[in-house]
Amino acid sequence: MARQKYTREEALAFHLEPTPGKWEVQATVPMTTQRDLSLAYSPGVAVPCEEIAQNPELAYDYTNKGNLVAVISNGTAVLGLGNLGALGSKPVMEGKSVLFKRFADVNSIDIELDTEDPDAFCQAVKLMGPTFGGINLEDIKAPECFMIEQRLKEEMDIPVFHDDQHGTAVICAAGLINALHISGKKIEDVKIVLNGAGAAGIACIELLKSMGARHDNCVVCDTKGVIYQGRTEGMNQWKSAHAIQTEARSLEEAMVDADVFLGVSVKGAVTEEMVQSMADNPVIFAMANPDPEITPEAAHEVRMDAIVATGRSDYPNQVNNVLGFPYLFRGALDINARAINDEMKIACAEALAALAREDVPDEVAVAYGKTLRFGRDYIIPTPFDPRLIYRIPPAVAKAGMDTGAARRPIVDMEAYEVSLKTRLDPTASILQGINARARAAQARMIFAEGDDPRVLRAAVSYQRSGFGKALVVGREPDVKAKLEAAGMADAVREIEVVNAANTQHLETYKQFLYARNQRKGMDRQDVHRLAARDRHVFAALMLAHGHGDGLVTGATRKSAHVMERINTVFDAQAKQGAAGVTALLHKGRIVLIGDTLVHEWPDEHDLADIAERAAGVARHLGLEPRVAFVSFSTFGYPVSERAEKMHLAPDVLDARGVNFEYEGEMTVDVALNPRAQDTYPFQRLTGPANILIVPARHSASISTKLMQEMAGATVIGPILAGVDKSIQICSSASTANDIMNMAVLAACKVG
Ligand SMILES: NC(=O)C1=CN([C@@H]2O[C@H](COP(=O)(O)OP(=O)(O)OC[C@H]3O[C@@H](n4cnc5c(N)ncnc54)[C@H](OP(=O)(O)O)[C@@H]3O)[C@@H](O)[C@H]2O)C=CC1
Ligand SMILES: CC(=O)C(=O)O
Ligand SMILES: [Mg+2]
Repeated sequence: MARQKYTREEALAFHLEPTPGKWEVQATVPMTTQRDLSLAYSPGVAVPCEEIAQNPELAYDYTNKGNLVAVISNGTAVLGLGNLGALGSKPVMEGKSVLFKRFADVNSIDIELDTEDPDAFCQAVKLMGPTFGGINLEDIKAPECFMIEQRLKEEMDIPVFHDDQHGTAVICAAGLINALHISGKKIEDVKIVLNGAGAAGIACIELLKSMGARHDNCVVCDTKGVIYQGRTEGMNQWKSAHAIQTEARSLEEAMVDADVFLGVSVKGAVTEEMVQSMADNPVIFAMANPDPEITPEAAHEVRMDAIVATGRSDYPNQVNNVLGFPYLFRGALDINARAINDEMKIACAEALAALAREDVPDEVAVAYGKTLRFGRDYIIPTPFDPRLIYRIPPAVAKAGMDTGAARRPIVDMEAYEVSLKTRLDPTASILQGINARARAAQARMIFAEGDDPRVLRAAVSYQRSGFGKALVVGREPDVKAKLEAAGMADAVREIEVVNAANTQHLETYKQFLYARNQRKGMDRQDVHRLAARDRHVFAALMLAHGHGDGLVTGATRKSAHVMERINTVFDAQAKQGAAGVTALLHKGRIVLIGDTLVHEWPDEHDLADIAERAAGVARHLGLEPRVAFVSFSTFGYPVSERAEKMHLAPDVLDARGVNFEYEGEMTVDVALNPRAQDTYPFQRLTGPANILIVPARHSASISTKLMQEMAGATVIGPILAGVDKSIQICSSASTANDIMNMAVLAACKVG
């Protein structure tokens, strides 16, 4: 699997844009009128305050406590980077917060406490207890983390969970159950070597021992080497509990004949020689972040029979607590749990292990751009597996209910699973799928406007993100200067700069262009000028001749101008069946609108064409198309000449016998709102429409831009559909990121 490359600049830009950091707060109630204010704030707010003061359990009903988790750190063990201090840990904690939201719809706030004193730390966290439904402790070094967690668990009545200990242990256990299954070994028999006796290490070995690993078979090492009975240097009570009688003193000696290596220490702690000395079918979990104890390549270099996992997302087998904490807390919050106990953790590990052994659904394969099957390279579910949200929390919740941790047990488990499915934002998985497909396609992408810094940044990101080769149309000195100005001087050597002066195909391009346009008023002079000097035409000619697989342009000129130029090379006009489709993503919904680019005033036949194009785009995005022809009237009322063509378009599709749902004409609320649809029981859509075909270009533009400006919807497109080559036209307001998204769409030939 390709390593994802990114530069320090890109990592910083990701955190800087569009606003500093990674999350913000949004209101869930209307806050518009005087009445809203009176209810949300004084005086209305007094009512729930009084109710809660009388019965604290009601905080789960009248406040956000029940779905709010604090991610709290003092920054003393930030990933494997060491003590970076409270503030230095904030990006990781903000990251954990957004992972909570993204994967399990848990609201989360990061809190960085500026103290290394366990007493002060505990005092601060304890005082915050009423605010939260749970506390996720993060990146606090051992041994203080053990004392802190123990004390807070005793003193607080909500789950307190140190993720680096138990999150890691749970995932490690899940992965190990499956890795041993594959290597045909039993946990009772295996020799386990653990490197790193801190937060993660101690918790991992304790959980494995509770699952059957034998004390005498487990060798634990730290910076001083093996923890043996009688050792005094660098010890504490948590390490002592795992000291064994052994002659081995170094990690190197311990590794001889080991069946399992678990690394939660630092980058590069394991050598190829150590791996070489392990037993048959060795299991190597090199979990240090951001860089593992040994890379999978290096381990496989010496041992092809090794089953290797790391904590990173860019290798197979990601053993990382991201697979645990979102779902453990989801399950715990949904029973208003008092704690996350061992039974809940083991239930989580077993559910994860079982899930990895099941058939992987197509949607996961789409998201990863490849088929996954239980085996050496797939021992643990992938973080983007959409089944996690409805398979893991029920197992955790049930274990919590069985062991008395639940304040409010779930009565209907089936209904609970259904409700979990609706928690994930479907638009996220659609975007994820497009990215994975683009990565698999490895398309050579032509970026026509190499004189624009946004386009250059997009081209560099496209290539560095591993999507394929970026071909930039421009003049080399100019591209170089602009990349240097953007702080990306070294990218000049990576991307390919193409222009009329450095191609050997100019003559072929000109002949092609002349043949197409000689009867449309172009002479050889015009053709030369266009082919050699117009970047849109030159780029389109490259694409037409297979000198690139997709084309992105339009960021520097109006789309009408760009379309005109593209049409000198391709048949991308209304009469040839081309159409523009824009995707609107908002509040977990995706709706396509057409035609946003090509037809200005379509008739009913054109509208039917647009619907067919849009249905094709929807299927490319993984959506089952449901088309609504929208207007200001619904099924003939009010009667209007203006709505006539919208009324007739479904008849045209009837005659064509297309294989998707469509209906009309109707207003937008009837199209999108199932309750409004109920008023028309004869209508044929089986659910809310996900494609709106609008009467004309002006209504398309007005509706998409209104959604963008007023609602803050994410707009993708217009996607140019119905042209036999993959061309995407950006808008002139595009950011580098928008342009890169259009390149990704072009790469997976959406349209
Ligand atoms: N994949 C995942 O999900 C997770 C990975 N981790 C990773 O595990 C590592 C440790 O994290 P955490 O437990 O929170 O940190 P701690 O600071 O609590 O513990 C670190 C431990 O590693 C030991 N150690 C450090 N360097 C070496 C070395 N060269 N050889 C042997 N032992 C060494 C330390 O030894 P000593 O006691 O002698 O100082 C200590 O026992 C980090 O890299 C972190 O990113 C952590 C959590 C989750
Ligand atoms: C993954 C994680 O929590 C860590 O590396 O610290
Ligand atoms: Mg951590």
